[in-house]
Amino acid sequence: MLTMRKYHGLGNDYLVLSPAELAGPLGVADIRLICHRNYGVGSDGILLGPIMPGSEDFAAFCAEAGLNAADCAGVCCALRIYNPDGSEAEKSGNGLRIFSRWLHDRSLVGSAPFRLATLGGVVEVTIADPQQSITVAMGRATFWSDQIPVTGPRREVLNEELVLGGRTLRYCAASVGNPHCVVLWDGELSPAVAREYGPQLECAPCFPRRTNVQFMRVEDAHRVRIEIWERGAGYTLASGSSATAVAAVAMRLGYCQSPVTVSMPGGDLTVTAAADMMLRQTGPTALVCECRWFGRDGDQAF
Ligand SMILES: N[C@@H](CCC[C@H](N)C(=O)O)C(=O)O
Repeated sequence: MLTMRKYHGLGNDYLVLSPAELAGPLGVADIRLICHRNYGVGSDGILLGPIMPGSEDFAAFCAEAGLNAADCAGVCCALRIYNPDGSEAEKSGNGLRIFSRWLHDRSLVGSAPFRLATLGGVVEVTIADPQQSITVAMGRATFWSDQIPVTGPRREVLNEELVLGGRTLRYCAASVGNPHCVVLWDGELSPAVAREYGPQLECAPCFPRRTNVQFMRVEDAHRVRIEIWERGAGYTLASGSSATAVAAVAMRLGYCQSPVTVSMPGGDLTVTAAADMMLRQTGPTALVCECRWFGRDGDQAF
């Protein structure tokens, strides 16, 4: 039996699961079942942590993430981030706020800034108010094709075109630790837009590791609106790494200046860019419930 807590950030919900609770490895089938909204608990993903410094798992995690001892100096712990399809994500903005809130709820961190290791790099977190205001320094955005990755000659992927279903889409690609494709959308924004084009872009051959997809409308110099299709999760109400990537694109193209408020169906996130281009996202978290998982009950397929 596993005890886990469910939280959400602007309607983007995650289950936090401690490795200490697990009897064995968490397999793809387990993740899919736990996240399933009919056959499982239901969530946009699983956060597996804390993975504590000094443990074998932490050493293996750092090797996989390409983090050396200097990168990890002073790191509080690491976490793994799973999508509902069982794939593993390098980073998640809402996931990092939620995991930080979980650490805070257990008195493992306080109001002093602390660092967390992800497969997409080390981030710094500051909790001003666990419910209303958690800030994550997400890192710097890159638009370079080999770092996202996007196929083809090495270039910054800005204002490129892709034809889908007879419609020409203009997009930029970025990585903030995980990959994003930001479509510059001039028409009416709706969930239907994300549901129609999102799945095709997520798996387009030019994104060898698939991609998260956002459809962006610029409202003014400090506000954009987006609809989101997440890699491995599908349509979601909010996404912190998406908001960060979108703000980076809007600033890079000269449409916006810091701070940028990113409006999503689930609510707003504020993204700032410092002089050194460090991107920080600030937003809320909410505790939903604690539940006990009894594992597979019979041979249910879905
Ligand atoms: N919801 C997240 C993003 C989660 C990971 C993403 N689906 C991926 O595969 O990269 C967020 O808040 O950033």
